[in-house]
Amino acid sequence: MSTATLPGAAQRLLRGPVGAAGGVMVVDGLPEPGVLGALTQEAHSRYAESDRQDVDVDDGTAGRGGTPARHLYTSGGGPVQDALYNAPWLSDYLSHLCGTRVRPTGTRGSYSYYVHPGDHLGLHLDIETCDVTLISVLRDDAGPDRPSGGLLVHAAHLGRDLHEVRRLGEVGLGLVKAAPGQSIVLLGGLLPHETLPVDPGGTRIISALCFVAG
Ligand SMILES: O=C(O)CCC(=O)C(=O)O
Ligand SMILES: [Fe+2]
Repeated sequence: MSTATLPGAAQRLLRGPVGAAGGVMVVDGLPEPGVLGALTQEAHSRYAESDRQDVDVDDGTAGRGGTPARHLYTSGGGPVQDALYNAPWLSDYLSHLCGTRVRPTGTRGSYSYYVHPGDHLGLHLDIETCDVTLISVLRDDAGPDRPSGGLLVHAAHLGRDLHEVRRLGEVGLGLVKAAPGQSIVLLGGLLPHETLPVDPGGTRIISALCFVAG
């Protein structure tokens, strides 16, 4: 599959600053300290109602969505995350970084909890409503120097499907680690990615927000 066949919004994303940087960028100071604290509190309080996701083997999907292998807990967001998600400045900021207009998909965001040793999220492309995914790290007990819970991006396969990634194997990988107070801006529908298994005691909690490109 050539990237020349991708739709216009995808082409614009690839040509924007995040696309030019390889499809992923770590930004500092987002969320700002007060919001980070409130989001972390909300994530902890939503954990009681989270769902366990246990999938040992993926369904072999080539494109976006599908059923990636995974072991983790997820929950819906809450009012603190909703306020961040719907803040016009956030869409403006991400639009600027991505080089094309993006907006919230309209649904709520979510929290993900990698808690047990080995919890991870396997290779995938994000669902159709997540052209741009904002992953804010709220907690990472493993710390910044360990691969535990890191985002592994298949940079050599930006704009390509997962069949190619599986066929060509582990080439052109990049490991992205962000700390609490930082966020990962990811072209989640274009850059194949996975979350590495967490170490024992390496609990990692993120806020995930999905944006569509116009
Ligand atoms: O854990 C992460 O950093 C990424 C999570 C992710 O890719 C997703 O939720 O789709
Ligand atoms: Fe993802």
